[in-house]
Amino acid sequence: MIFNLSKTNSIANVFISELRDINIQKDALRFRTNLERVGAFFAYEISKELPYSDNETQTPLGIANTKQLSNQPVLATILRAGLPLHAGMLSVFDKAESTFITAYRKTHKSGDFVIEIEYISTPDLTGKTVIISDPMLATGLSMVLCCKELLAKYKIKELHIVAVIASTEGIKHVQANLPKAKIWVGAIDEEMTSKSYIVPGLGDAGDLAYGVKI
Ligand SMILES: O=P(O)(O)OC[C@H]1O[C@H](OP(=O)(O)OP(=O)(O)O)[C@H](O)[C@@H]1O
Ligand SMILES: O=c1cc[nH]c(=O)[nH]1
Ligand SMILES: [Mg+2]
Repeated sequence: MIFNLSKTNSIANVFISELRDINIQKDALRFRTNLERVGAFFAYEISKELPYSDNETQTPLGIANTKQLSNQPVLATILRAGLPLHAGMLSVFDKAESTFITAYRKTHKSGDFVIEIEYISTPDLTGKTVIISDPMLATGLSMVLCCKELLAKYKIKELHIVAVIASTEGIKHVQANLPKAKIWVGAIDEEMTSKSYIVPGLGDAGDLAYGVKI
């Protein structure tokens, strides 16, 4: 299953256009805030797929029939660029626990790169709905490696993958390796550069949010 925000007209697409805009990107605070806002929209869309139980809530004037999430999801993200997206999702799923993973592209002199995972900090994910977010799904190598690490350690009940901008290749890589995962994207771009940057994409999300990495 792929859900694509850009298929429906909404303000979310305006925030994504700002994330892509080379002039608006100069404002790193706005870049991070737009990632947070898009994260909140993804959380809202995903919330429609989760199970709820009936509840009764005491108001000052009586008892209202209300709904509660049956289970809290766990929100996972990939550092660095995932942090603002995760913060936005956490503002909606505000009782969720979090998983943090460091994954980065280690580039060789030849220009080839491998994905390195150095650190995973997580609660127990057994039986949990896990929502993992990262702004960019380029080759899909980082996302698939991170998910496989988590799936190897825990029997996860349901996996949702969130990316603001995905490449067609990245989506195919995820579908081939994680066929049961539900994929949520803001937009899908067809091309990538020879260094596996999405075109038109938005550039380097981590650098735009937090400064150019040396
Ligand atoms: O789909 P892939 O080809 O694996 O590329 C996507 C990854 O690249 C970016 O992170 P990056 O490695 O630039 O690290 P950063 O977040 O520290 O900038 C992005 O946030 C993803 O994690
Ligand atoms: O286009 C891309 C690819 C990887 N990482 C990014 O930040 N952007
Ligand atoms: Mg990254």
